[in-house]
Amino acid sequence: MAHVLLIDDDPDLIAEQVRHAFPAPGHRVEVARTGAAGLDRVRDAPPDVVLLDLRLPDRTGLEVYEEIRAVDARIPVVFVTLSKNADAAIEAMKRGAFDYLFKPLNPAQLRSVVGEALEVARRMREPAVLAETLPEEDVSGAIVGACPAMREVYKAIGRVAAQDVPVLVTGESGTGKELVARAIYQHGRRSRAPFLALNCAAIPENLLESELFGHEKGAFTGADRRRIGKFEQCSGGTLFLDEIGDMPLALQSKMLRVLQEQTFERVGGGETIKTDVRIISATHRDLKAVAADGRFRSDLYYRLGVFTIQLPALRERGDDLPVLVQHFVRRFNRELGRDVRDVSAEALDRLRAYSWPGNLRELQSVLKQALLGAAGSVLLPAMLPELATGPEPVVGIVPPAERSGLEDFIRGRLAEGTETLHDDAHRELDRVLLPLVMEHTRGNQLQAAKILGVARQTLRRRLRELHITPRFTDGSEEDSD
Ligand SMILES: Nc1ncnc2c1ncn2[C@@H]1O[C@H](COP(=O)(O)OP(=O)(O)OP(=O)(O)O)[C@@H](O)[C@H]1O
Repeated sequence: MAHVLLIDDDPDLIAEQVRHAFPAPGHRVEVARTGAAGLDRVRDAPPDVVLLDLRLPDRTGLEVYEEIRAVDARIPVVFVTLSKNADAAIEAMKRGAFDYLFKPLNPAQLRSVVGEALEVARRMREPAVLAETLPEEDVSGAIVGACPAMREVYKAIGRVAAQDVPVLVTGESGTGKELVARAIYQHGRRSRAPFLALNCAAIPENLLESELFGHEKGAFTGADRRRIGKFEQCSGGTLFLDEIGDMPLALQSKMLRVLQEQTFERVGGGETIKTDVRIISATHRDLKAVAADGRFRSDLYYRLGVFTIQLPALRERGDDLPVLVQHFVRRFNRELGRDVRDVSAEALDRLRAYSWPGNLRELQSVLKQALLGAAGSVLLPAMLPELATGPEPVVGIVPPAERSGLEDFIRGRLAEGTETLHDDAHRELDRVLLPLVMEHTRGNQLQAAKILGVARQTLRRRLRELHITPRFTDGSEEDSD
């Protein structure tokens, strides 16, 4: 259960908004009215995220923030303040605060900023243990597998984690690069400091520079106040740069300088800022080849890849497949309320025969789909979705947790240039929303339509248009209500 602590002397309205955005039973929202009471709570039971008012009756929000950091620097702190106090909020970000929100709170911003902070907290805390055999107690987020190539990966993590050098993690999409980055962080010297992540492919070029390095007020149209970037915010910690191979050339020289000198300037600013960040980067591309093509600076490639960990594709992991299947089945049993205890030999053969272009992420998706349609305690081949086709064989329920955010999607489309963004964004939203609601109603369309507040025909049409064809317990593709 995610734990949010709100420290605010006048918390009633905000607490209600936070509880509404992050409801029980998945979340617990606790309130403290003074800095001292808040700090007591932090010491007793460190929350996943703190929402902190800048003005408190007994001391300033910044003082409380510094004390929270002294207790545990990993707790993401989001300041809540009146917009006239923006300068203090920016100062807090310079010292490593996660973000700030202005009162009165905008519900969408609240959900997005605190949601992101909870995700950051999860990344830091969820153990990415190295499990060579399947753990008795299932640990979600654990690295599973003991094939020779994975053993090499574990050795490499062990060797490099404590050395505080940059690490480049490569491997096809869905092979577990982020999981490995978290394992390096958790076993590294900076494990008590923050771990922030940024996907370079999901953010348009002009925004990426300011996400990384920040900007000064007036640096470009729309820059109405100073912004602190990840390099400044994360000083002392570890920054995970996913899809580094997609970083625009123009930004790469600035990156190189941070790696060489640990200094940079905010966009539109003259002040040279010193930082101390460990960089773990990842890419599904062959960065050496991209560098040879001139699309990635070779000097940056050599700096980032001082130590490289290459993750094997799932099809190269031999006997890890059954172990991974068992691991995910166990996890999805719990998540979906199923009780599948065995996977039949024929079903396993079918899984073995497939080439898994989407790797572990695709395996998860296939098993989730199979479990949604499973009746009884054995997983049979008939419960598996079609696996024979090309690179995108899985039609149906895509696990929502594995999807990139709607915001990333919109930013990506804006960067590409589009004239159909409204339709595209609604379609993307439905791709997340409809499977979730259908999962909630166990495939009952009538009930799902009622929850959504749309006619059943509309829901059917939308499911058809989006090729969402969940299978249900009787093996059919539609419910019969
Ligand atoms: N060895 C493993 N054992 C158990 N789960 C794993 C393993 N490797 C990956 N996973 C799970 O598979 C999913 C995909 O992993 P992850 O996001 O780390 O892949 P990635 O290589 O970073 O993907 P992408 O390139 O698409 O960003 C995650 O849910 C992760 O927890």
